[in-house]
Amino acid sequence: MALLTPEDLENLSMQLEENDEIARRVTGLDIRGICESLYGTEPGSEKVGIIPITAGNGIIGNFTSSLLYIVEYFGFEGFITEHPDVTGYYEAVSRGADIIMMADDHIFTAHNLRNEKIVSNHVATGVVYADIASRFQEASSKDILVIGLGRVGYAGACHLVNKGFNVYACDPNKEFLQKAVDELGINPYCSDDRKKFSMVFEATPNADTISEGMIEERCLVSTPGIPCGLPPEIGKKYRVDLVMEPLVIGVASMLYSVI
Ligand SMILES: NCCC[C@@H](N)C(=O)NCCCC[C@H](N)C(=O)O
Repeated sequence: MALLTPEDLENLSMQLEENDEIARRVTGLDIRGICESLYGTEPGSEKVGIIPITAGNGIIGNFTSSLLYIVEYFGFEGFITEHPDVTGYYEAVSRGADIIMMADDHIFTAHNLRNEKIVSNHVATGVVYADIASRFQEASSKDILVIGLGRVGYAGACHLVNKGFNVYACDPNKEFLQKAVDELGINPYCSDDRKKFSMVFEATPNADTISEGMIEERCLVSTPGIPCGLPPEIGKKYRVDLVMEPLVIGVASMLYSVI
């Protein structure tokens, strides 16, 4: 999994506004509306404790401050603990946090201490980005393409199968693909298939995973992937709408899924 860099998190408010506007235009809902519809929840007065974690590669500049911005944008009360790690955990609970958010290099989690709900960023991000792709109002059918079946892609594909979409998926890892075929009943897709899609959910850590043969004239690509899987020239040529940003939408999904 590629780790975020402080540069990824620059001008987060502009990235949020841009993606909110695109989401509203192509799905009819903004990010808040999509999360409310997805989980049937609305923020109450939950207090979110954000704990810096020094494990592994350590603290990522402006990661916790970005989380605080996102928590407050979506109407929660939040604070960043003064201390990291175990001391920070003790501080967050002592300060009355209802929800704890923290991340090491492998898992980024939100845990609601009151209702005991817990979620990983992988699952919450996969579900919300897949859901966004599936809400494309100009979609030509219920066919949807999922590129990447790792922890994020698999969660998104599972959500789309449960929503009743015709899910086609690909992954260079044949074991990942076979697992999704066996467990989710998805249709394996390879790029030399002639089939084109108007909805694409891309969940890989690679660039240029989307090729011309995959997409219809009007198409929505939804991806949390860094770098972006959609080549800019293809995006322009096919008038593709792209919902993509590094952190906000996945964190919003985490919060709405544990309240
Ligand atoms: N969609 C978001 C995915 C984030 C994930 N790829 C990552 O960089 N995780 C590492 C976060 C490390 C945070 C650090 N321990 C801190 O607390 O500052």
